Amino acid sequence: MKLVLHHMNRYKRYIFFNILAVFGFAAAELGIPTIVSDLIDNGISQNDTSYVYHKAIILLVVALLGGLGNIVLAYCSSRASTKIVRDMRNDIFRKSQEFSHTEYNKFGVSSMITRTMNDAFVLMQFLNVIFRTALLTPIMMLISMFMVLKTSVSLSMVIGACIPILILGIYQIAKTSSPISARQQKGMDRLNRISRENLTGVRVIRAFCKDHYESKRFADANEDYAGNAKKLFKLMSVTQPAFFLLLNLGVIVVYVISSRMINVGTLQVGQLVAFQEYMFHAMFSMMMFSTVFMMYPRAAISAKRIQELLDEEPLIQNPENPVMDGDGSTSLVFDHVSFQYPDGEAAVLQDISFEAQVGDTIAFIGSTGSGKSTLINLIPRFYDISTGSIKVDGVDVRKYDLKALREKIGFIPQKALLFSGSIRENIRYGKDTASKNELDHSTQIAEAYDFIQEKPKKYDEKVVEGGGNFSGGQRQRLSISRAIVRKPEIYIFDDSFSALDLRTDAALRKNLKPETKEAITLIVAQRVSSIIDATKIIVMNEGRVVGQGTHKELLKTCPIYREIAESQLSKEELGA
Ligand SMILES: Nc1ncnc2c1ncn2[C@@H]1O[C@H](COP(=O)(O)OP(=O)(O)OP(=O)(O)O)[C@@H](O)[C@H]1O
Repeated sequence: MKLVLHHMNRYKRYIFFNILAVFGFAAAELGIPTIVSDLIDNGISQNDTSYVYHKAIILLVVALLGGLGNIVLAYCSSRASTKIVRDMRNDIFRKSQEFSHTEYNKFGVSSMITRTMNDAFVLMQFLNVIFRTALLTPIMMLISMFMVLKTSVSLSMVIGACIPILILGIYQIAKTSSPISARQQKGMDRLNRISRENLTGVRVIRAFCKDHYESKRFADANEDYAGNAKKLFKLMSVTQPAFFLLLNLGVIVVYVISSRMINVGTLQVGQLVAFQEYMFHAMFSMMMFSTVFMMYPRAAISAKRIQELLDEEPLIQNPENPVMDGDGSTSLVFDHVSFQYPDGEAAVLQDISFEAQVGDTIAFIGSTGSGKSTLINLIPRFYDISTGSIKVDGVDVRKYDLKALREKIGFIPQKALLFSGSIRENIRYGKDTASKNELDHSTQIAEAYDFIQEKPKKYDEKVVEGGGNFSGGQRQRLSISRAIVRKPEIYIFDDSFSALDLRTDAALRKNLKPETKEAITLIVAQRVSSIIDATKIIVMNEGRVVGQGTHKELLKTCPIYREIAESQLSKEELGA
């Protein structure tokens, strides 16, 4: 409710016309039976042709006004519901951009997609029905009941008997459908997750011949979803015929009673026609209202899921008085940093301290899971540290304006990610205004220039979703170009050379040297040959620094480093 009201505020105009249309439509629909009754009893029965014509014209005008009201009502309802849900989707998207990795892990990407698309769609359908019926049906119901009573109190008893049955039915349906709807929406999350994993992991699935396993996994989830949908459909399919049966039974009873009343002269034919019309309106409005009740549980669950996303406070927030720049230096200091993932059980990093100044290349090496990626993720504040401090240019990263901090950093993640679009758009992701010269320069340094020039459309060559039309090494080089073009103060390469052949790796590192003279370069690497020239190599093991120094120093002082180096380098290289 809060969610809808908040978003409805912006569309008061549609709501206003919606209300006007409701009153216009209701007045017309409820006026028609009285005019018809009058036309029959005082026109047709009295053989008064001019009276019949006169009432027929009034009937036509009222029917046209009713039709117009209905059109305006449909127009305003659909405009308001689609616009409100469009805004909600935009808000969810904006909110999800503020989320830190923690919130992404908490909700799961698939569930976030289901909430943005599926739940929003459910809500849109519900709002459309609400705008059309929420005001109209009670008005129609109350006035119809009043007119029914006015026409004949004894005939009204028939409707009076039907109402408790209807209310009980509506309540029971809402109660039964609510938990099924909740299970269905969760089922949609699961279906989305499995689809997503299948589409992104199609090569692994084929390579491991797991097609059948995955098909079964999907079929089970699909069956579960379909099972819940079937239950809901069954409920709906029984409901409508039951309501119509009740309505028709009422009509039969009315006919039986009214025939006697007409015989004894206590009821006229025109009054009976009007009574029937009003009774139909009353019962039909009640049925429409019951549709709202049946849709409500599912819409409420969808709204709750959307609200959960919108209410989530990102763990990483901009400080109240953010610092926009550092002390003018280019430096990075880790001071006794420890870190535990919000959902983790133990500290992943413990007591990490090191410093880097302008021109330095700091390399991180160590066994898998030793915390290298975690460590570098703390610099752009993807996560906040548990204890200690990280300073960039003399200022604690938690004091910076997030955008200002992240603009200082050129981050090249472990998995090179490209966006659908063109090569140019992908590189300009690093700097919107990058000129042709800047594009050429960054791609030359990243050893991407040659393969781009070989493409028929060069920088305008299309990049498909996930960069699937480029090789792993090409994707890495494009994502390196993207970071270089923004000329950051701190380069972070998270194992970003792993897909490059040794020649390209060496050439790229050589190109980077002059480019990063005025910056700090952090490299997470598995290959010792990639970091042999680093100013400082930090050796990590189980979340701790177990050695710091140059390649030569570490060979002498750090057994773990020596072991890694010996497993990768020849005796000559080790001796060099
Ligand atoms: N989001 C997360 N939540 C909880 N624990 C995590 C999360 N990400 C990583 N970890 C854990 O943190 C530890 C360090 O992981 P990290 O990815 O930093 O290691 P790494 O040294 O970069 O490994 P690799 O060389 O394999 O990339 C691992 O034990 C891992 O299981």
